[in-house]
Amino acid sequence: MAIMEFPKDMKWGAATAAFQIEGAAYKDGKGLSIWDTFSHTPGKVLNGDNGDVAIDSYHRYEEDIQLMKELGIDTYRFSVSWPRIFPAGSGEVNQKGLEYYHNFVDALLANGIEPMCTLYHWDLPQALQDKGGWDNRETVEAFADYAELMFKEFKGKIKNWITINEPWCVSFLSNFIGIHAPGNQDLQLATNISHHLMLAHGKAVTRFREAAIEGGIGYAPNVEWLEPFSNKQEDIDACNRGMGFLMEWFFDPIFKGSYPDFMVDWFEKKGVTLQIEEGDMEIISQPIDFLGINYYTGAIGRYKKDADLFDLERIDIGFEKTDFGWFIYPEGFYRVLAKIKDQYGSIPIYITENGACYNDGVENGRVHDQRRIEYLKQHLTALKRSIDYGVNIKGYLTWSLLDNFEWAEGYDKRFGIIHVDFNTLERTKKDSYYWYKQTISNGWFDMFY
Ligand SMILES: CCOCCOc1ccc(-c2cn(C[C@@H]3NC[C@@H](O)[C@H]3O)nn2)cc1
Repeated sequence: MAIMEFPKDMKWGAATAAFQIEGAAYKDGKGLSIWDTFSHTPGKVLNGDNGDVAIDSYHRYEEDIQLMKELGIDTYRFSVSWPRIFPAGSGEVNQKGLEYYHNFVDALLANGIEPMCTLYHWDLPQALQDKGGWDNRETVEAFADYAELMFKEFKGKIKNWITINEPWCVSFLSNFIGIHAPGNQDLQLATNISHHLMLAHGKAVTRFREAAIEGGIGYAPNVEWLEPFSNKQEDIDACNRGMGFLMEWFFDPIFKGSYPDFMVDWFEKKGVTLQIEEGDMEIISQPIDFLGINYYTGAIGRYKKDADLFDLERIDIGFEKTDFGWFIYPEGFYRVLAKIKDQYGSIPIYITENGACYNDGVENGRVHDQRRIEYLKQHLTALKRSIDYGVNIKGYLTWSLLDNFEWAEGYDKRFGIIHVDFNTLERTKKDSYYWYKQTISNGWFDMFY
């Protein structure tokens, strides 16, 4: 045997998000979110899919928690639907929403599973969007109020809190590229929103400290690795800009108290300016307890004028791809984690999302997703390399526990280690579930099995 072994104290887990799994979109007083609106807007989501039912975890969470318990995970990352708590985004609290999450969290704890709660995983209350959404600083205050209520309501039950999931997706993917809700295509707007998300994060951390909550708080940016095609400076610079879009732009404000000059300068060349108000950066840059990292893919990049916003072209040199069409690049996982350590020090890191889209179906009650097992082995090997490099890894949570609503791809893209029949909602453990269960139990895996 050639085993790949992990620290005995490393936490193992799995992740999901409210809008992607809950369903019950109009039940028990929940308000509309921008993803309810977006997914019901023709042409926005593949096959016209929406989150009305999703995989009905709102009603099936007890079954799902038994699957988690059998899996043997230490921690489960989920998100709270903000409009379930504040149907109008602020003001009146929906007690049935709080009751739902208390029952859910109590069931996790009763089964020995530590909850890791994401406060914002993209489902902004539509009522706030109607008043400008994240472009409006009132939304920032509303988020801080929502966060404070959740901290106090779940004091002693939830100890690990994540403020914002993938601020790059919330700002630029959703308001510049435009394929996610609310679907704007305006770089200045997206940049304003990116700053307001950082401010919202900082204000939530402030409320967390003021409430003296036991536990820790962080955020979960998504990152990718871009390897320069050559050692020509233009290729290196193009890759640094492409990576800076996800990393330095969303890391430097928090860890260094300022935006990266090379990105600010580039945005100014594109006619975009940052609207920072007095005191913003001090709020944003207060210390956090851990960093969540979401990693899926990377690419080889080179300079090409006007190929994209950063004069960056991603090229296909034959890397295998997942069923999402993303390159499989485990070396990039190690490289990006090493870069984070080199640039930002030894902040505790949880891998809050890593996984692959493979659409294998059920055959005789089984799902043979060997490609997902290989993806996980390769990326866990890269993770172990990063640990040996000194990266302060505290946990690994795979995306995702269950097949679910994959945003603009609807139900066409499966990331789960548990298969869900989207018609019958039947859950089927995939081969990767059994492999992950054994890996968690051992704390290692056999590289050649
Ligand atoms: C046409 C141009 O396209 C530009 C890139 O377009 C995308 C699309 C999608 C993603 C994307 C999807 N995911 C997985 C989710 N992470 C959070 C969780 O909710 C998962 O469902 N991460 N990143 C990135 C970039």
